[in-house]
Amino acid sequence: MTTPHNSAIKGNIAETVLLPGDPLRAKFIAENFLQDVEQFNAVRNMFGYTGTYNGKRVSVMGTGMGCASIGIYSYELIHMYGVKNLIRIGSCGAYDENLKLFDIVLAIGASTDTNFAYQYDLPGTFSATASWELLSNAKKIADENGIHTVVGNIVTSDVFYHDSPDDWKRWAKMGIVAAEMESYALYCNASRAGVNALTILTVSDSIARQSETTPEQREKGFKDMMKIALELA
Ligand SMILES: O=P(O)(O)O[C@H]1O[C@H](CO)[C@@H](O)[C@H]1O
Ligand SMILES: O=c1cc[nH]c(=O)[nH]1
Repeated sequence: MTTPHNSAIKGNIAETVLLPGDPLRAKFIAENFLQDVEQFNAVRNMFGYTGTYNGKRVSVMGTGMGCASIGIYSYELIHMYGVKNLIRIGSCGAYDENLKLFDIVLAIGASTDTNFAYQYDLPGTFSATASWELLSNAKKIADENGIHTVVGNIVTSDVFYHDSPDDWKRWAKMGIVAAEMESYALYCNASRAGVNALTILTVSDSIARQSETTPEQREKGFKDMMKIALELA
């Protein structure tokens, strides 16, 4: 069965999927790190590929930007394609001034300004958290490969260009280390379905330090993050 957004049929997609926001980052990973690659999706140019990494079957697919977009793709991967491990590999803006460009964050939790969890009609606020199994294994892989990582709480925002430029400082006061735009929805979908999710982020810019990487570096330059995710898969 295909979906309105994915032309794969069941079986085309591995149980573990790497999920960059940028579909061209997915293409780059497939072309440079996977063997025996088959493309399973190009609907809306949201490229998806399955191949092998060190003999393990793994898929990689773009999610687009924002909770609405990853909400659709991750829901379909879980419920229509049987995916069990969803590993987001994204870029983020650092709120913690100790984080430098290209540092890697393992998101133990995601706070949010989004309304994604309204659909569950909960009698309170949902704390979106990573799979402990994926998180602890990712940390171990990073340490064994000498890759510095920071485990921290992030914020998933609907907004990239904030009207109030200092809002980030209020999140930083709560210990939020970085911002991005998808993990809250990913963690919600995974928790609701009882599958595993983890977000790994590379610092693409620092709001605290006023520095940033180029678009090309964001597409192709985050190789340590890719290595952790591929080893984890
Ligand atoms: O690099 P990706 O994975 O797209 O992640 C970050 O980059 C985009 C904004 O530039 C948002 O999607 C944000 O979450
Ligand atoms: O500042 C940033 C950088 C990457 N992604 C975001 O959502 N925000």
